Amino acid sequence: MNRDLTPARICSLPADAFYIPDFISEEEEALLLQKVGGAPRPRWTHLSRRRLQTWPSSLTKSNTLLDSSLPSWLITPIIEPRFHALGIFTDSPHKSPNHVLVNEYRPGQGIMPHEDGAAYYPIVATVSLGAPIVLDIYPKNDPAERRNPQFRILQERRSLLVTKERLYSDFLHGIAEVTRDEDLGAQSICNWGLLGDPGPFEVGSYARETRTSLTFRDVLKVAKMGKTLNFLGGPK
Ligand SMILES: O=C(O)CCC(=O)C(=O)O
Ligand SMILES: [Fe+2]
Repeated sequence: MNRDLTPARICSLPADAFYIPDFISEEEEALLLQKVGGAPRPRWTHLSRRRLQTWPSSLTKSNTLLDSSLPSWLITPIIEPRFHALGIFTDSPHKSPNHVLVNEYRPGQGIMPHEDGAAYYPIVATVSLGAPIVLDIYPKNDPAERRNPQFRILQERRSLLVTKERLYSDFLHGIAEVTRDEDLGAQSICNWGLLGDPGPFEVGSYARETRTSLTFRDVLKVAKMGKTLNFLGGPK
């Protein structure tokens, strides 16, 4: 599987991660940002260091997704045809993502080192919009190391990053709360050789601008609406 992803493999990482620059066009990026920005205000959850949209809905307390489809702007062209053509979710239970978190980070914002946990099949496919950002990868069982990431992945705008398996389960990931990503270069950025255009980063730093991520996932537990209706005493 994932034959077509092979050239995109980030070889210096211990387990599977893939990086594809220019995964979407500038027009597609503009349309996606318009859709995210045009979502009704209550769609946003305001967190202290970023804001978040959850599509099609938040998971229940037992990490269950109430079955409903993603909006079409999150399906075409990213999932269908591109993810399917690359076979990204072929091994996951629903063969396709059923849940998308949209995170928006202004300069100085980020996300603490964390793992995405057992609600999802261990694959995350992230499309970056608006501006580049560095994703830090930390060893999971070594709190002393957490101030120094073990790996750093530079995500250009319009790129795709796929992280899976051991990178998903044995490491933490986070985004530093900084106004400028520093220490950029071939030595410190593990996907440097895969960047679409390293030019803007060759000076070694890059000022943050608002960056939005679409993270596509497959939630393992899905409650079918039919069953929910039965449970509520609705028609069988
Ligand atoms: O914005 C990103 O690229 C990472 C987001 C993330 O880690 C999450 O939502 O769990
Ligand atoms: Fe995460």
